Amino acid sequence: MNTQYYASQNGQQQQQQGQGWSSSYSQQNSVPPNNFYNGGFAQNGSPSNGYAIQQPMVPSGMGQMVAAQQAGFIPSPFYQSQQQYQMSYSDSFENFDDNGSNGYNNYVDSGSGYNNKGYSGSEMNGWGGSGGEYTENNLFHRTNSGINFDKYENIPVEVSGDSVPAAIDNFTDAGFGPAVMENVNRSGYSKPTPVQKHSIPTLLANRDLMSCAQTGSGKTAAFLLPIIQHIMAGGSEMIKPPSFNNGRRTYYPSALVLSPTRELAIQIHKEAAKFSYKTNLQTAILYGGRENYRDQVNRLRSGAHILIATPGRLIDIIEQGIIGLSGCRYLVLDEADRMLDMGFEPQIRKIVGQGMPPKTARTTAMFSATFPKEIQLLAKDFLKENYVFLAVGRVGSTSENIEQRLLWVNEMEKRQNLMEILMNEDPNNLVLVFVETKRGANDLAYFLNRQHIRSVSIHGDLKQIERERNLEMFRSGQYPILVATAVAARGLDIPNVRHVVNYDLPGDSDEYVHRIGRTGRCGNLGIATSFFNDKNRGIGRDLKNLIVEANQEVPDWLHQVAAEGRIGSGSRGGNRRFGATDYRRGNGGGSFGGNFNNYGPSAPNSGFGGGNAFGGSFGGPRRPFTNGGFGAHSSLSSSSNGGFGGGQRRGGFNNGMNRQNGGGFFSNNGSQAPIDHWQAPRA
Ligand SMILES: Nc1ncnc2c1ncn2[C@@H]1O[C@H](COP(=O)(O)OP(=O)(O)OP(=O)(O)O)[C@@H](O)[C@H]1O
Repeated sequence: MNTQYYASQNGQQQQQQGQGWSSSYSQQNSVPPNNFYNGGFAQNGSPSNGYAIQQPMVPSGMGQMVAAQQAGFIPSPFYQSQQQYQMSYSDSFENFDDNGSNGYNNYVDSGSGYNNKGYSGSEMNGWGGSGGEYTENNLFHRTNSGINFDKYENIPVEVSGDSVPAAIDNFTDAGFGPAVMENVNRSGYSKPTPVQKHSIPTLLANRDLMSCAQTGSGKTAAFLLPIIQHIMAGGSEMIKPPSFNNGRRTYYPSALVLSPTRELAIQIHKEAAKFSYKTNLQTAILYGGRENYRDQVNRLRSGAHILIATPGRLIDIIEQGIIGLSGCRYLVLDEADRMLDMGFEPQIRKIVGQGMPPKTARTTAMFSATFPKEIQLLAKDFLKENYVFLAVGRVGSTSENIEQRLLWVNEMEKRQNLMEILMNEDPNNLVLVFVETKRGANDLAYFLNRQHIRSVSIHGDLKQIERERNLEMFRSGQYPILVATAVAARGLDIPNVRHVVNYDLPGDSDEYVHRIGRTGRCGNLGIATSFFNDKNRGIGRDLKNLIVEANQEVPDWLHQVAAEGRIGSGSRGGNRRFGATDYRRGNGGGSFGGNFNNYGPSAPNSGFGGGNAFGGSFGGPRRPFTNGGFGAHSSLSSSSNGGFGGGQRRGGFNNGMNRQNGGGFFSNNGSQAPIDHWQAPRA
């Protein structure tokens, strides 16, 4: 048994009672330092019990209840009454980004002790220009790629659009200036990943782009490098100088990158600083959280050629006249499907409508690993008509570097199963555990610490400083377990995460793809274990398809669950997965045949014609997603091999597949749902 996760104050072996575990834990005496936290919770537990670290993780108002429950080993509220369960609240759709509506509009710190003290994020010493605040060491300190990096070459690539710029094979072919090229080298990137090979020349040619590639395959550099190159090469032409209005200075970034979460914004900002290191280019960041408001605004004063922001805070700053978007030549939506779903779409429209050059006068790029068809359709509003669509692998597929394990685990057995997983985990690995609710995250982290497993949590109810510190303590390995809500599902790149546990599965298979994508990044291998039970039947079929597609073993019970015919993962219906390609290809799957570039000898070339099977029966311009989608899926899925091509299984999928559309969308009756029905309802 590995014991490094365990920590105790007294050095004695302990045996847990009342939970059915009898493991003995060796002691590491590494109780977390209390001074990471800002106190105020001492009444909730005895400081001498060694768990003081837990208390600040409990949101105010819940501390006493949770502490009492934990201290007495009362089961968590999660397992108690329905009423209590409902008191917990999902992190899925809120608190990703504090915005004006949360009361932070005009917040100026008044003694919280956080701001103006130089604290500015876990890894960073500030948000200022790219050169000033970072050192070469903390920007370029790790080698990223794993043993499967070269296998990216074998992933088939679909590119569509008019006169698509030719892909590059090497970074040296991109025409980067010496400073950018040097930063590529400093980063240890010896060759571009497929998404970079195509996206970089496309954006360098100022073409709009919708770019879809698996998690961890290098999308960030794919948009940052060409933007930095453009701004550097364009010089003052590219930069609108600040203006004075009513005594206030307004700054005009040349490029805007929008991120759905604060931590992802921080990460992208650091990447931007990395690639613009030792240049005059200034990067800036704006994201929610009251403690960092003034600091962020102050740092804008040194200029902001590239601004990375979360939408709510950006709107707030725009409304105050501190930022103007009329100089913005580049707009990037990272995690674009999330940015355009119902939670963020109004904010994105507002931002784009606030003086930003029209789409014909800017370059717009969208990146994600998943891109449901309904969101692709929405995305059109922001893209020039002749945008380039790029898909590396099937859109929405999981990385084959991730070993996906599914366990049937009833609610009451989840903790025990998690303990078993953690006990068998290599102590040098980081483990990311996803739960559904903020309270669930608190409870589980608290529980694990009581079991002497060093854990921290991250969710939308923590103060921003706690979020960042907890994330950093996880990243550094000091606390090797992070219990997270969906706030950590997308984009985060933490090198040593070797295991993701879906303690609570999400209701949406795209969310699953992003969550497990926190491991198995950049050619490294990872494991994703998901606890499945009756509550998750809705996602069963989608999960089965993802696992089959990744050539992995499907448990017998999952075959059964999938066959039961409960369709669709919570939000958008299961069938959307099979429309996951460029929706503009609406005239029969056959058109796919000639449009894939095969980067490797082992890529399944023959598969790409698979859509032909559907060409006849689904053709027609008014059903834009249907045919291409099936074609792409059947071709890329190594296991389906024609199984979708009109045989019995296909028939099963087609009939009544789409709940929202009354079965019309993919159904054989040919009816077409109105576009506004494709808006995904929130789970
Ligand atoms: N060409 C390259 N060579 C080596 N490492 C690379 C290269 N490109 C990117 N990386 C590294 O790969 C890791 C994953 O990259 P990145 O975070 O951009 O992935 P992503 O595709 O945006 O993932 P996600 O979908 O989860 O957001 C990072 O650590 C990055 O530094």
